[in-house]
Amino acid sequence: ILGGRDAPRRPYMASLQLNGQHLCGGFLIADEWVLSAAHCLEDAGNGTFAVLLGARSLSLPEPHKRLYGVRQLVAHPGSHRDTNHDDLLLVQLEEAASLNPDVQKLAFQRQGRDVPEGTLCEVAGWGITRNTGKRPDVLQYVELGVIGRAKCNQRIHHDGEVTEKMMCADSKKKDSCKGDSGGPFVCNGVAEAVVSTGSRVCGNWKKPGIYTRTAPYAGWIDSVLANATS
Ligand SMILES: NCc1cccc(Nc2n[nH]c3ncnc(Nc4cccc(O)c4)c23)c1
Repeated sequence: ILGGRDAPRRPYMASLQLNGQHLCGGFLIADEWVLSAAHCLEDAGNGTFAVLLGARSLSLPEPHKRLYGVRQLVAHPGSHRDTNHDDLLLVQLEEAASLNPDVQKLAFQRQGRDVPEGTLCEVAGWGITRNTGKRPDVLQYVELGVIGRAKCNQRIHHDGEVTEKMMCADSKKKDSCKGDSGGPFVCNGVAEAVVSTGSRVCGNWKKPGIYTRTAPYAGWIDSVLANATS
């Protein structure tokens, strides 16, 4: 997160870790499921994934911090390494998370209407806080205004790349960045979208952040959760 600050408790936040290191954000949508971004699998090789819940600091001991093993990873079938389409990943935990004040589910938007332009939303994560690649220990958050799709698709911005299954937010100074992918884009207490890598650029007003909307994928999410065994 560029231009943010230490976050207050965000009990739905997950750190998707690879070989013990923070890789991507995510958020708890069911007792044993975290929603994240498919691009997070790109440089995984045959490393070991785990999900950290109940954390604000990645390093310090905290009352309800707990690392969960991963039972399965389900990338959306339409996701590809070289496009932003369908950039969603469902992560099944080895066991149901035990809920407490620091570990809670977050509802995601299921209705299709776009979030109105100008709405102030929030994104949190342990992604880099400077273009030099500085990584934070404490969860960061920032408030960002929604940019309408028509404006975001102008040539100077994302030139027609933003589909109706995506949305955009301001990126002038404050922005999501490397390591924030998969985290929730929260408007009025509901996850409206998931951080997508987009053009990888961070903090440049010409390249608004691109976020994968959850509503178009509610059916896919429900079907994966319904068909999985515990
Ligand atoms: N704001 C959009 C957004 C959301 C989520 C991730 C991303 N960026 C990235 N996702 N993956 C990446 N791998 C390498 N570099 C990356 N961005 C980067 C790194 C250093 C300086 C800088 O200005 C940008 C990214 C960008």
